[in-house]
Amino acid sequence: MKRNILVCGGAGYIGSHMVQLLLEAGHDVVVFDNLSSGHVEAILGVPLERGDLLNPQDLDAVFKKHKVDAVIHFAALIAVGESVEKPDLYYRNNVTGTLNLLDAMRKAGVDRIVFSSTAAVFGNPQRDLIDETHPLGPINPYGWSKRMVEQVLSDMATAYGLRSVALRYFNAAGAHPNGLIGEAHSPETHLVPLVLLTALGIREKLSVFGSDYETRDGTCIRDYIHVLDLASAHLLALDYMDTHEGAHRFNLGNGNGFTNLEVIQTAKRLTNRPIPYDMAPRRAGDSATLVADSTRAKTELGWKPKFDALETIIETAWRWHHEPKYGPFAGK
Ligand SMILES: NC(=O)c1ccc[n+]([C@@H]2O[C@H](COP(=O)([O-])OP(=O)(O)OC[C@H]3O[C@@H](n4cnc5c(N)ncnc54)[C@H](O)[C@@H]3O)[C@@H](O)[C@H]2O)c1
Ligand SMILES: O=c1ccn([C@@H]2O[C@H](COP(=O)(O)OP(=O)(O)O[C@H]3O[C@H](CO)[C@H](O)[C@H](O)[C@H]3O)[C@@H](O)[C@H]2O)c(=O)[nH]1
Repeated sequence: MKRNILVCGGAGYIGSHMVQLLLEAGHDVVVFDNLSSGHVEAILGVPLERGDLLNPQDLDAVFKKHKVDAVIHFAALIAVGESVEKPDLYYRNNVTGTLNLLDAMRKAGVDRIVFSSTAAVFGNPQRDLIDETHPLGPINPYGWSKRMVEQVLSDMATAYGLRSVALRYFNAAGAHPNGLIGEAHSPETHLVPLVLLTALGIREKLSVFGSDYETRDGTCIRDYIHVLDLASAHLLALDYMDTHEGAHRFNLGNGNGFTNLEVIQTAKRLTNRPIPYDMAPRRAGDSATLVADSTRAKTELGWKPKFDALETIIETAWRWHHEPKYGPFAGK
């Protein structure tokens, strides 16, 4: 079924891949973004409404101008470390901003939203694989901001009949295989792009944060998930809300954890370049291990990741970083 989708944060890394997939699936798309970290070049030819979640009038104007069947909401501040230093900034943008969006949706009679949540809602895990029954316990303001929005969505389902799907991504990485869009954060804080920027010599050296975690080599373990596999889960979530009332939550990862050193070794092999690194102190707010059990997304949504090997994820990211079309390193 063809839908009219408003993508908040659609000019960002994951949002721009979502926009591409929505267009390929035949949907009509409008992007709402303040371009604080997004790139207009990532959504060329797509209608962009430039505005801020913190300005309710910007949101009202979008819903007045466009017919919207459902919202996919990526817009947020995303750096765990920064959220520890500036919690107010994170709560305002991620929680107040989302409340403004939900108010505008309600005024406009739009009752469906897919929300970008995160593995950070779990904090320090109590089991090797994290499914949806795992207790919630964020350990940084970023994770708390997402946890709070998940609660708001549940309460608004009860109060107003809002339908929602919160997708908890583990570590998003990789890029569209066409090489035209990819991750272009500035500053970059994520491991995979930093490793590749080091392979390119754009960064002199990588610092590995923490070598004394209780893991097989002392460095943190993460579950990397390809950005297009994340996007495909959102398409399925739109269908799911047709037949399911209420607020739903799904964990999205590949179920395989890799240590930070294993990521560096894999990238070294694939790029055939040296990747110098040193061991540095732990970064505030990091969990030792975060690996998903995504059985529920597979059985209930029918989700089937296509780019699940770490090699494929890093290869597609490498294609992009080697020749980025926009962002801080384009043309360098
Ligand atoms: N990247 C990951 O590994 C990861 C993991 C888990 C969850 N997430 C979540 O996925 C979502 C997208 O992440 P991303 O990596 O694409 O981030 P991103 O920074 O590339 O994209 C976020 C987009 O939202 C926009 N934005 C931010 N605040 C806004 C505001 N107040 N008003 C309007 N637009 C605003 C930015 O300009 C940007 O285009 C975020 O909600 C993030 O928390 C990301
Ligand atoms: O220069 C660096 C950067 C990162 N790391 C390490 O690499 C691992 C992964 O870090 P990322 O910053 O790439 O990703 P996070 O796991 O911190 O966070 C990501 O996943 C989270 C969910 O767990 C959030 O959703 C968040 O938005 C998203 O950035 C961590 O152990 C981190 O300490 C380094 O060693 N050196």
